[in-house]
Amino acid sequence: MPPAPRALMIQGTGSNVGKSLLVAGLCRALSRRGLRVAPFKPQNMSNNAAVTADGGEIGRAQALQARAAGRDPVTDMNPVLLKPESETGAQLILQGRRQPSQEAAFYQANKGALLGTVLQSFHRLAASADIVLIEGAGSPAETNLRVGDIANMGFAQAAAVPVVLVGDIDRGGVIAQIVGTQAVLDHADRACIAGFAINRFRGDLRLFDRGRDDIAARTGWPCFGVVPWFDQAWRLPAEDMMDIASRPGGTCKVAVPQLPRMANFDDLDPLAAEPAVTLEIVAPGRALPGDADLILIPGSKSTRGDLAFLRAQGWDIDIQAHLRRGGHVLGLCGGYQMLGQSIADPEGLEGPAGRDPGLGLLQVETVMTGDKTVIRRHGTTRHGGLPVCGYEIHLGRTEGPDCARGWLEIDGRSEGAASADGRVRGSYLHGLFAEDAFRADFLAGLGHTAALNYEADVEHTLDALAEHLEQHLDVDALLRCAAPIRA
Ligand SMILES: NC(=O)CC[C@H](N)C(=O)O
Repeated sequence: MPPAPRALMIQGTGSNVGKSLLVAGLCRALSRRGLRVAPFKPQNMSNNAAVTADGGEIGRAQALQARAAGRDPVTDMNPVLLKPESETGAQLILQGRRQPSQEAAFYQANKGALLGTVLQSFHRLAASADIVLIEGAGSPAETNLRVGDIANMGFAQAAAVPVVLVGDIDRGGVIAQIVGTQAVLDHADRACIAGFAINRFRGDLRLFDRGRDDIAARTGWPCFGVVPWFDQAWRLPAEDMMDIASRPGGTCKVAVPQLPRMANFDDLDPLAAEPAVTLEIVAPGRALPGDADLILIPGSKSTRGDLAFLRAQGWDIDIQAHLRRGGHVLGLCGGYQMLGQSIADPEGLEGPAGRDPGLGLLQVETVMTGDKTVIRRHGTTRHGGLPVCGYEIHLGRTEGPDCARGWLEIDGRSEGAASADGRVRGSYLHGLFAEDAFRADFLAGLGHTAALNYEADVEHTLDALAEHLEQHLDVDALLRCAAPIRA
């Protein structure tokens, strides 16, 4: 009989300490050691989702981790996904499928009921793995969220999984992060923790030896390693809004207005990694740059809300000026919807019911409908027949005269829309820039040359990350500490 699958959970002392990246790196490191690895995150909050082969949604970080583990993403890897729509409400995705939107307070009171579903996914996933690497969410130190928790210690206890606590030294206070987390956990939660690790160290590692030993002495936990800052992290698809950053590069300037409910911004990753491209994420309060080649309006979880925000920044005026100067505009998904004449949401699916005028740059109209399209797509460009791959994830349906100038062909039908002069384009297809030939052709249309092999670059970065972790984490000790999963 094969040995029982094992599991280990990585929790952080706060959000954005680099848990996702560590899990991705460990997925690759352990699969390079010949293990069948499955990533798992009980509960995720993100608007950056990936589409699975069966048309479900999971957090993008789990999709990257699955890739690092050499397997196709499945919805069981992230059974609960919360997609924020407003400051207080979110769309709930359960085992990949959309549920009615939830107010945060309602979710907090009822999340415990989802534990059974979470454990069901976990056990199903474990059946095809030697080891399941689990990522927590936020921090177990948020004691106000502990009752009914399914994301951190609530899960670790229910599934009897040992936890490694990760602190982020780059943000400062890492000794207090770890010692303080121990101080606020109750006895049973504390007992789940097998040791700690420090992430994002910059400089001479030896300088932290005493800090590391002090944490170990105060907590009684062993240290699994101090991981230096991984310079190439930006080359991997990011999940968190906090990780979207401008990227210096060549003379092709792509400007992206930073919308509060931006969704599926992995469209930007291959552009950012392209040497010719300078990606400028324009923060609220600043004008869109006058020297941009392309203004790219990304997807949005809340198209009408983000469009109102875009107007409040005066970015609609900047876009007009950019077009008068001969610039190009591309809208993807929510951004495409904004470019049209109007966006109607009669049932109030994304916010208050109603209809708003769009930017009026494409002759198309959008209506939000209840049945959500979530699907992977393969197609070609209408001119040149270049392959494009990607996914759609939206409620809206968009139609109008400019769809006659659709610039992609998917499943025998035309996709997208363009203005008569071709300088304003929109499409529902996310992820299309990952295809090298398409990206090269698109950039050539802007007068620039592409040079990157994107997929190979991601693979290379994952390998480099795995080597980095093998060097700085005690991976053997982590494997010894992973516990057999109880049936
Ligand atoms: N991914 C997106 O940009 C979604 C667009 C829009 N919110 C819709 O659901 O139709």
